[in-house]
Amino acid sequence: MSDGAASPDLSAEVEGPHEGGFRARAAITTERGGPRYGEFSEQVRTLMDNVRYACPTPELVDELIDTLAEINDKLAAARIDEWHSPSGTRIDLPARGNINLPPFDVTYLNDDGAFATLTFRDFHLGGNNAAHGGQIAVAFDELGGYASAVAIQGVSRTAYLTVQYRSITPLNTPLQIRTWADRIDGRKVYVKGTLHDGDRLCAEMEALFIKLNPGQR
Ligand SMILES: CCCCCCCC/C=C\CCCCCCCC(=O)SCCNC(=O)CCNC(=O)[C@H](O)C(C)(C)COP(=O)(O)OP(=O)(O)OC[C@H]1O[C@@H](n2cnc3c(N)ncnc32)[C@H](O)[C@@H]1OP(=O)(O)O
Repeated sequence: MSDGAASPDLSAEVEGPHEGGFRARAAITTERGGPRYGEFSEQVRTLMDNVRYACPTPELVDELIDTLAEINDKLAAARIDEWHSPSGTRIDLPARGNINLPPFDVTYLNDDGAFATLTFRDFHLGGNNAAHGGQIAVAFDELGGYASAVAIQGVSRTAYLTVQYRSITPLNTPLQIRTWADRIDGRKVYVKGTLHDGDRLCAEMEALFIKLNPGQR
């Protein structure tokens, strides 16, 4: 490991019983990456927002390439495996610290399913100031996975996921996303979801998640 990488948390709890290539229990952390990791993630999101909307001069592009190459060298030296990175495990941060997801904050996660406040950013632009449909599916897959996880108390993978786009989903607006397990049939978890902008329904989701067998990748 390079100087730039923090020591991984290799506690038994985090390492957990893991079966095959997929861990039966996701690591839950609040300290990896340190107290400013959330601020760092937000800078990355802002970078992507600005890249989406900027029209830099060729000179500025030259300058930015050098700056970004320097940043990438530092981050590459701090890379670690997916199980021990802060991204995806920092449950105290929006979207578990995963900048690949639209940032969301979970309000509840229980037998009723999951409810979160979620905001699509400039970099989630589809067109005409509205969110990209694929990004809406990403949000439903993530929160649908939460509803499935609590329903079966285990890990599942998405077999299918369909989205009905009912009205325009705005960017930079706190939205309400809800998912719940509608029915369980053996390993099959049928999950439904809704995305609202206040009273207005933006999209609906129906998905099938399959509980993984022990050792299944
Ligand atoms: C306060 C905050 C706290 C935070 C805490 C967080 C905790 C939350 C924890 C974690 C959250 C994680 C959230 C992330 C979620 C993201 C999930 C993804 O994106 S997964 C990637 C995309 N999906 C794939 O890559 C799958 C690829 N496909 C497969 O691997 C297989 O096809 C799989 C596993 C889906 C099924 O394969 P088989 O071999 O295990 O099972 P077979 O026998 O084929 O199917 C089982 C039953 O399901 C039906 N089935 C399977 N696929 C179907 C389909 N597409 N349509 C309809 N039925 C299907 C079959 O007909 C069968 O039914 P019959 O038992 O016979 O009745």
